[in-house]
Amino acid sequence: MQFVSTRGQAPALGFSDAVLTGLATDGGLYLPQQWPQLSHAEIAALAGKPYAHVAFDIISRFVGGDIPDAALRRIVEDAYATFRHPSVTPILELEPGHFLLELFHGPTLAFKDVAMQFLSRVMDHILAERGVRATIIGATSGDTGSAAIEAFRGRETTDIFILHPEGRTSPIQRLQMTTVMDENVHNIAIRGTFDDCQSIVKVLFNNHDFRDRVRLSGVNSINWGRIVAQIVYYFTAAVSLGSPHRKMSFTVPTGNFGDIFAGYCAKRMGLPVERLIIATNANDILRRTLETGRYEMAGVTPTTSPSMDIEVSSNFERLLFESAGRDPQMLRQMMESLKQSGGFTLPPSALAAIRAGFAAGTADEEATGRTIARTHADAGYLLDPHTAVGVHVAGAARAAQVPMITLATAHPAKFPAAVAAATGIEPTLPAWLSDLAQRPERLSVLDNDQKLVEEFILARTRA
Ligand SMILES: Cc1ncc(COP(=O)(O)O)c(C=O)c1O
Ligand SMILES: N[C@@H](CCOP(=O)(O)O)C(=O)O
Repeated sequence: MQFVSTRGQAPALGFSDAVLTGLATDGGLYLPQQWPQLSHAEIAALAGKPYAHVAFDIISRFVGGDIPDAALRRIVEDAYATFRHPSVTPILELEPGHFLLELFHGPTLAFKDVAMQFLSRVMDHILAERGVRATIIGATSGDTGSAAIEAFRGRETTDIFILHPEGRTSPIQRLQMTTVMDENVHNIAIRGTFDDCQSIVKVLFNNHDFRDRVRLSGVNSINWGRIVAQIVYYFTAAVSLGSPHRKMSFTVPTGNFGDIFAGYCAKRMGLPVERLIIATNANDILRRTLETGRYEMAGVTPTTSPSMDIEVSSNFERLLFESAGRDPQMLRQMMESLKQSGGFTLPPSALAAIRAGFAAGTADEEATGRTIARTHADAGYLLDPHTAVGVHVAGAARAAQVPMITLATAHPAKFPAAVAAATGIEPTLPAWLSDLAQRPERLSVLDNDQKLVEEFILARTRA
């Protein structure tokens, strides 16, 4: 199995190299050259299997022999043993025909753990085999950072540098990152937005001298190793409700487009998916794009679902590549226009292809709060604000006969202020995090300047 860059000017790589490389050297994102296919019989056979078994089945189709089966099996078993629910990603019926896929039973209470617990072990395995170290960099609006730090803390093969926008995460998200004292963990608060953090990460990847010097690797969903692990729960959820004999729709609270793109991958691999619904908060660039055919930046507004306060939705590039006939030149033009003028127009055929498989909706702050309150009153269930965006949008998008699965992407206790404002109930953190606010913090605050981050990393990395 080889992976190709969306921009067509970087070498095709095998699984291990694609995972270590993160962002392609031409600035593009890696995608498999072909989509592995599962027959209906193979999908049906996944029903009732343990999560780690399904994870091995799906992920091994992309690994192409780069990692021996026994090692890959051990990696997925260890990764999913860190989850506190026996099903790893359980599903429950919120109202007739509308299901919640709970993705927050991992160590940091957000869906990012599902991929990050896998990715850290895979990277560790590859680096140890090669006898080298790597410098990991990541940008976070809150959840990726805490999940990555938890997954990589104390690992001998890596130093990890996480950039978050100063003051724009929830206090608990910040504490989950900044109270980790392992020597290989470095937190940087950037005076800017998440998009600024993500832009610094991409600029550093495009600085080839720096990248080679520190052996730079990434943990954002620009890394194929993240997406591949997120494909798995689309299969487990769908088969638990009767796939492949029934079609499902999924609603996904969306920011960087990684999670919903994993659903698209599952569909390309043969899972019968009716529709993928993009749920955005007030930062609704993706909904506007589907409506108008123009991706146009308008500025980021802080919301109660801060992890989705994103305008440069990285993985949309992967969908554009697929929908525009895998034409790297077209992708380069669109991405150049985004960089130069803050927008681009989708080719009509790509827009039509996207509209055929996706729909989009928005929950503003009022609708988000109302959904948290109503779901608590009607079902006795506390939604986190990101999941509430999904539940609101799913409500409007649901069609009779087709089950709707909304991805519950975070535990409500990560966002107690928003939940309390809507319901009067402050959700409590689980025991292993209950003293979080009493733990000492360590972080460095830097201006939004890529040079400062580069110097910071050079002074501290051991790669
Ligand atoms: C809780 C939560 N929900 C939804 C999202 C959006 O996911 P994605 O960036 O993959 O679109 C994020 C951040 O990524 C998140 O942390
Ligand atoms: N919402 C994310 C932003 C980064 O997304 P990623 O999936 O590309 O890592 C976060 O919580 O940090």
